[in-house]
Amino acid sequence: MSLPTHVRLVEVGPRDGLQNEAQPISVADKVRLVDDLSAAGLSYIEVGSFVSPKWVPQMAGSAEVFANIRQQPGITYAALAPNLRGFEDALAAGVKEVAVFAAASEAFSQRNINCSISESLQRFAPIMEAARQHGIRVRGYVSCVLGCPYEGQVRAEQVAPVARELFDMGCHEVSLGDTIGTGTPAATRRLFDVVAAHIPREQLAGHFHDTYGQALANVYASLLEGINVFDSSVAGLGGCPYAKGASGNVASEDVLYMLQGLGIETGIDLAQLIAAGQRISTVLGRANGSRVARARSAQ
Ligand SMILES: CC(C)(COP(=O)([O-])OP(=O)([O-])OC[C@H]1O[C@@H](n2cnc3c(N)ncnc32)[C@H](O)[C@@H]1OP(=O)([O-])[O-])[C@@H](O)C(=O)NCCC(=O)NCCSC(=O)C[C@@](C)(O)CC(=O)[O-]
Repeated sequence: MSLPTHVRLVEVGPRDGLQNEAQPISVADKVRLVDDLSAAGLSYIEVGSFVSPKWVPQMAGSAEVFANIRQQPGITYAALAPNLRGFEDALAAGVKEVAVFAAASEAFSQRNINCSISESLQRFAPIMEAARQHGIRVRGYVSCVLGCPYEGQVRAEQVAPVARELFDMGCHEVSLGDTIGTGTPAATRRLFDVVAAHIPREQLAGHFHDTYGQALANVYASLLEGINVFDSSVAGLGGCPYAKGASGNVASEDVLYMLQGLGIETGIDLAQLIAAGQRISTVLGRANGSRVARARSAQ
C-alpha cells in the first residue's frame, strides 16, 4: 500500500495530555495552549472532557475553557463525553463534536468508566441519538487495543467487534488506542489489518502512547496499512489516570517531523507547534517530551 499524501493530526494534548496532571493548571493556561495549537495549523483539537470531576479533577474546567478559546473557522474543537450527562454539558458549552470512549478489555472498562464494555456501548446509544438530533458529530475511541494494564495482551479479534459496534452506532471515525504503549509495529499492522475487515481504513485512526518507545514506529507501521489520521500530543504530554505508568502520547512535533520527511502534507507549522509545546512545558515545569522540540531548542 502506498503512503498517503495527506495526514490529519488530532491534537489531544489539552485533554489526554493534561488530564493526568496532579498540579493545578489554570483555565488561562489551557486556553492559551488551545489558541497556540490553533495558530500552529492543527485542524482538530481535543480541548477537554465532560466527565465526572471526582474521576478526573483536571478536566473540571472544560466548559470554561470552551467559553474562552478563540475558535477559528475550519478547526474542530472536540471534547470527551462518557454518558448523556456529559454530552448535555458539552452541548451547553457549545461543543460541536464529542468523543465516546470504550475499551477492548473488560478490566480497563471497569476501572476507567465503572461499567462493562457492553454497558458502556448501551450508555453511548442515547448520546448517539441526541447527537443526531443536534447535528453533532461523534468520534469513537477503543482503549487497550494492543495491551491492557490489568489483563495483559489484547488480541486484535477482541478489538474489532468493539470498534465495529462504535462505527455501526454512527461514530464517523474510530481511534484505536495503545493506552499503555506496549504495541510494536508488527502487532500494529496486524491490528489494522484485522479491524479494517470491519471498518473502512479511511475511518480508522491510530492513537499511540510512547511508554515503550514504539509510538513513532507504530505510526509509520499504520501509514503502511493505509491509516491517515493520528492522535498525538504536543510536547508528548500525557498519560492515562487509569493506566499506571502509562507515559504520554506520541509527541505531535515528532510525528510532524517524520511526516514532513516523508513528504506528507498536514497543514501544520512545525516552528509554531514547537513554540506551543515549549510554552506549556514551561507552565508545567517539566522537560519537553518531544525529541524534535528538544533538538531544535538546543540549536
Ligand atoms: C463515566 C463515569 C461518570 C461513571 O462514574 P459512576 O460513578 O459510575 O457514575 P454515576 O452515574 O454513578 O455518577 C456518580 C457521580 O458522578 C456524577 N457524574 C456522572 N456523570 C458525570 C459527567 N459526565 N460529568 C460530571 N459529573 C458526572 C454524578 O452526578 C454523580 O455525582 P454525585 O451524585 O456523586 O455528586 C466516570 O467513570 C467517569 O467520569 N469516568 C471518566 C474516566 C476518564 O475520563 N478517563 C480518561 C479518559 S479515557 C482515556 O484517556 C483513553 C483515551 C481516550 O485517551 C484513549 C487511550 O489512550 O486508550
